[in-house]
Amino acid sequence: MSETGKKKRAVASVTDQEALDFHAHGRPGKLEITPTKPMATQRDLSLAYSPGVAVPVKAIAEDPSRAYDYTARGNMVAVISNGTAILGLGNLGALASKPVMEGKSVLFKRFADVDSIDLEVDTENVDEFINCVRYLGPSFGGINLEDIKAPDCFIIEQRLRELMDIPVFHDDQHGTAIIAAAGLINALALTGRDFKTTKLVCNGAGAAAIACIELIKAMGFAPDNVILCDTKGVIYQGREEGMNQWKSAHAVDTDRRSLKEALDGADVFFGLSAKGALTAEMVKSMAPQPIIFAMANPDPEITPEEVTRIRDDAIVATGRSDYPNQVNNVLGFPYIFRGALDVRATTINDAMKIAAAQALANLAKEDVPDDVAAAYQGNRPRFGAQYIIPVPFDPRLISAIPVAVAKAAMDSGVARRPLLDLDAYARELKARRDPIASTLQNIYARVRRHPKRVVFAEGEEEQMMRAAVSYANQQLGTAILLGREERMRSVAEKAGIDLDRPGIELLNARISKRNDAYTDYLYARLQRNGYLFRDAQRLINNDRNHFAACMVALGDADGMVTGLTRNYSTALEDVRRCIDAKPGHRVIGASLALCRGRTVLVADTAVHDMPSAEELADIAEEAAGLARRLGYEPRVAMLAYSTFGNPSGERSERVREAVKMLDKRRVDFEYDGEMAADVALNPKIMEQYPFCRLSGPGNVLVMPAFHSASISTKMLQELGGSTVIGPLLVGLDKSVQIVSMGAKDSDIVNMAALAAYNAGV
Ligand SMILES: NC(=O)C1=CN([C@@H]2O[C@H](COP(=O)(O)OP(=O)(O)OC[C@H]3O[C@@H](n4cnc5c(N)ncnc54)[C@H](OP(=O)(O)O)[C@@H]3O)[C@@H](O)[C@H]2O)C=CC1
Ligand SMILES: CC(=O)C(=O)O
Ligand SMILES: [Mg+2]
Repeated sequence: MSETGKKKRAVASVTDQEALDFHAHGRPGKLEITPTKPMATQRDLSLAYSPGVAVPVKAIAEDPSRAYDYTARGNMVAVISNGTAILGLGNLGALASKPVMEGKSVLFKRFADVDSIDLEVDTENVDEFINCVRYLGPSFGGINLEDIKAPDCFIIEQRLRELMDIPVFHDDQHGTAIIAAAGLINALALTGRDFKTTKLVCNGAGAAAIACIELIKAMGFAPDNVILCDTKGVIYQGREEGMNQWKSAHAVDTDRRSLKEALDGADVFFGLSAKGALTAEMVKSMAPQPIIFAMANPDPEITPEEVTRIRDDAIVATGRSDYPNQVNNVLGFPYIFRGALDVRATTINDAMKIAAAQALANLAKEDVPDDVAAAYQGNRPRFGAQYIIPVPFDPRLISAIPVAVAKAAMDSGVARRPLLDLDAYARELKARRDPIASTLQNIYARVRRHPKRVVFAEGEEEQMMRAAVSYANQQLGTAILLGREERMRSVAEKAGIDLDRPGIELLNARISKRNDAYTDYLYARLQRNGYLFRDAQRLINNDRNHFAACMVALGDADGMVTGLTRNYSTALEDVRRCIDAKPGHRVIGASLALCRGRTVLVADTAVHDMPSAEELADIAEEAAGLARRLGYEPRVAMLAYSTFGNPSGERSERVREAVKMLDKRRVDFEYDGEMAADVALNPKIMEQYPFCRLSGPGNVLVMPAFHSASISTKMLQELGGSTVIGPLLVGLDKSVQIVSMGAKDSDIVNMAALAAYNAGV
């Protein structure tokens, strides 16, 4: 098992400042509520509110199950905490738990399309807490309890399960247990152990720990082979100090008293306690090929690097996303609730938990297909010590886990709405997958595999520095900040940014040794366009866009990002003085609009003001090429205000002409037009044109002119709630991206990653 010797972080961690900025940026926090129905007219109001709303009210009063048809209840889960055991940070109170609870709600949505709201209940009194939650049942399809300390959590969950007819699931208990069990199934298989004879020591005897050992005992572990420890040491029969009934149920007849003694010769360590609880000496004393799940968050009981320093035969997992083998309940709760909600389960029972664990364990043994490899930083992991469990971004989870959970719910008789066709259900689940993250995830993953040197031309700007640090931190390559070092350091110091870290280079254009080479290069390009040698010299010495673009042109950097302080067209002119279009290509701008449930590429959003028919055909070709590079099979809709000749007009004529040119060029992608945007995007409307050659809604929208491209993408962003990335510069011979003025650091990092991606990965 020597591959464990190579154990390293998959992705570098974030800084404290980045974490705070992330949460504070824009609308503070991580959640907002979006209506699903229009509320624009008097009629809408009459339907949504009084008098129309009375009709579903009466229907639900007559038949409560209609609430699933007429309200958001069926897809809504509450994440509820009192903050008494926030991660491994301890009791920091209800309010302080809110970032975690908002985070869990977002994960519900992001991973399984479950709507969720966080509720922080400000009491440590068990009865008050139960009383508060029990009456909330009508609002939700399920209750996810979170970060409530043991033993209170056991009483709370048990009572609420009795009182409520919807699933009540304490995630720290069962979510953790399911994921740990899945990892354990695979780690045991890899080390040739079986459930019945394996000896396991669990440090921590709280919510997560008790649930974990209950589940693995239900799966076949012998009670005598499981030793539980807490802050007072081994939980042995007859111990009195610090005990409760849940610990007593797992007390063993042993003369071992400390964690150190318990671990001597043990096969498996489960850590659900606190940072640093497992020492080198303890790891050394474990059996050959030990299995170590150090699951405390945010810092594990021991780090994988520390284990590797001691022995190279261990299988190690942690609760963190920045190491291989993340055993974290995020792999479970979104999908378990998805399955439970879809069959309107009354509860989440053991059969459903075991089915989820088994499905998760099986997934890790399957081959990783191409479209899934991106979730693994572009690697294609093979079942083994470094890959015992899928990662949270694995797109197969959304169809694998809920199906297993729903089936177990039906088989065990707790489903109120059985699903008859599980294959159809699996297809439906796949369609819930949010394409947004996978697009970017794919780009980031590929760049990580082939890190690139990207020059951040406006290096003295705080956002550029933050973006550069994030670029380096995410192991995308080297970020070169261009500017006066003294100035950069002073800005960085004021902003609390640490520039002295691996992956960051500071470069002062004025004193660079490459100025002469860049000046010669630029002069050779511009001398017949009215520029004197000293003009070229001035541009290189004084203008960072020209300097940075020449760095890229002459191979001193792979890509460049600029635009924060200069408008797009000026920055583009600067760059074009130094870099040409790729031979046979046309430079265009394309924006990626990430909307609810779909991603579209809009072009040309940057370069051609009033494109001719030929230019429109070129734009279609460039945009289709970009779509393919981003992993989409292009369906290019050539947009206009008219559809297939109606109404006619000069602008639409050009678009029709462009389509004819594409016909002549025999391009290898789907295209058609001219058509209006609703025809391109709405399959029902497209059906009215049965001759249309697009096999589905357009995903590349070629606009008739710059103004319509620019206006529509900005409206999508401002009114449609879309995330718009770009315009991305396409067709340049070297990789340059221009951000919009005043862009946020996160936008700049995305563009830097895209510059790196386009540089060839
Ligand atoms: N990876 C994952 O998905 C998850 C990880 N966790 C992590 O597990 C840990 C416990 O969480 P949870 O069960 O919710 O919390 P609880 O408060 O319910 O339980 C904490 C338990 O840990 C014990 N403990 C604390 N410090 C030590 C120590 N140094 N040595 C031995 N035992 C110790 C406590 O002992 P005592 O009873 O004596 O006080 C208690 O039994 C946290 O770090 C949390 O982040 C939790 C859920 C999910
Ligand atoms: C992951 C989690 O829920 C915890 O650490 O509490
Ligand atoms: Mg938790």
